This record gives sequence, structure tokens and C-alpha cells, in this order.
Amino acid sequence: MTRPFGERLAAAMDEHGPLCVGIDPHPGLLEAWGLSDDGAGVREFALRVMEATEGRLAAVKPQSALFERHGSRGVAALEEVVAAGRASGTLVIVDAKRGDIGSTMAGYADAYLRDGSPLAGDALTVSPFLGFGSLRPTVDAALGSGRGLFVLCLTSNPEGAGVQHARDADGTSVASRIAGEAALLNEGQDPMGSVGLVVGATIGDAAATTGTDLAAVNGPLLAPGVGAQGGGAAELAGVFGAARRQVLASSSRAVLAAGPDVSALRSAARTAADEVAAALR
Ligand SMILES: O=c1ccn([C@@H]2O[C@H](COP(=O)(O)O)[C@@H](O)[C@H]2O)c(=O)[nH]1
Repeated sequence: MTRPFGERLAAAMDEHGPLCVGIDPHPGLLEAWGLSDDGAGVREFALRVMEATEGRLAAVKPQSALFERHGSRGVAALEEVVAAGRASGTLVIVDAKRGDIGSTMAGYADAYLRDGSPLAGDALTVSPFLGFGSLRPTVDAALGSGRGLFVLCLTSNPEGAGVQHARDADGTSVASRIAGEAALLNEGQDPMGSVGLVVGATIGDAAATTGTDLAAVNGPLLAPGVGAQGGGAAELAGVFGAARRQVLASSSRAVLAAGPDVSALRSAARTAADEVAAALR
């Protein structure tokens, strides 16, 4: 039986530091790397990032949308990233932000969280905005197969606040409600549970102002927004406070800009990993 994701991620973060590099093959980056904006270009881009990071980072996070742009060839390239992660032991978080009614979520669970599925990495990002309960099929599939989830909670984009900071009749914010549901699923897990949250490095004091107790989640906190969106060491320390040991910081464009040379990418990833490790110590 595979060890739970939370346990595997904690071990990977201890070994390599709390950084996840995003694999985001944007058209502009493909051009800058001298690659074609098609399935072959995306494949070459993604496999170079894997070569630079394999066995050296806790995790990578392919952005599904930027693979899907190229239809079946792009999705085939995403499958190769998943397979490369499996072969090297680098954890793969598929950033697809899936969210739908429960019966359809069962389909996504089958695609992204089932042993033997070519798109099943180690964890999947999901959206709880159709109701946390609608995520149940993905929760069951993840926990039953040693995989993890990252549930959107306080996202890095400024537009997220309108929904996530809203309060219900008893004054509880949406973000706090989501964090509370994740905490229930992670109860008693050591060193941490497998149901994480997405909490942007750019959210300032929003955890405090929305009453969201991040430390109580007892699960990993995926923190995008480092680098290109303006999050840095100071922001990470300020946003996460007592929850900082649970944080897996994520950076895509700021690291990917160092490509296409594999050793330059490797060195950019190492520098970013050392910076976030120092900020979150
Ligand atoms: O709140 C969120 C959730 C996910 N993301 C994703 O992370 C990367 C960020 O890329 P950068 O180039 O480092 O800005 C991207 O794939 C987003 O979809 C996020 O930014 N914020």
C-alpha cells in the first residue's frame, strides 16, 4: 500500500526543501525557449523541466490548461510528465482545478486519482465552489490510493476575495469554512494529512481577516504566487506565520524564465528553493 500523500510530501519537503516548480508552457515561454507552440513543443518544454528538477525538488506542478491547449498531443505530454515523476520519485501535483457536481467529480477522480490512470499524479487541485461535499468522490479516491488533494481556499488572484472572503449568516467566511472541512479530513494524521489547501503567497493578511486558521488544517498548504505574481520571502513569512512548516511554495514563470538550458533551470530552481526554505524556517 502506498504511503499517504501527506507523509510522502512531508518527507520530500524535508529532503529537498519546500518548493514546487510549476510547469506552465505559456506560448511566450515556448517562443523564448525556441520551441514550437504545439504538442511537440510543450512536450519538449515539460520534459526539460523534469530533467532539471527530477530527484532535486519536492514536487512539480504541471498546469493542465497549458497542456490541454494542444488537444490530445498536449494531454499525452502531460501523461509523460506524470510518468517521469513516477519513475524519478518527484511528486507531481496536477493543477487542473476540477470542480463539478458529485457524480461528475467521480469521473475526475477516475481520471486523476486512480492507480493505473495515465493522468494520475500524486495530487490534484480541486475547486470547492460547488460545495465542499461535491468533492467527496475525489476525497475518497485520493485517500484510498495514497494520493492528495489541494482545495482552493484563499487564491493568489485579487478577484478571489469577492467569493472567498464572503461570510454566511453566522459570520463564518467561505475560506474559513473550507479550511475547517479540510481540517476534519486531516484529523489525527501524522505528520500531516493529505487534504491540503491552496493559499496564495500574495494574500497579505487575508487568513487573519477571514478567520481562517491555517495551522489547524494539519495538511499541506500549496502557496502559488511566488515570483511572477510578486510573492517573495517576506510575503511567505507574513502570510503563513505559525503554519509556515506546512507550506509548499510554488513558482512557475520566475523559474522557467531561466530555460531552456537544463543546468540554468536547475540552478534557478535551487536558488528559489533555498530562498523559500529560509523564509519558511
Ligand atoms: O491561487 C492560485 C492557484 C493556482 N495558481 C497557479 O499557479 C501557477 C502560478 O504561476 P506563476 O507563473 O508562478 O505566476 C499557475 O499555474 C496558476 O494557474 C495560482 O497562480 N494561484
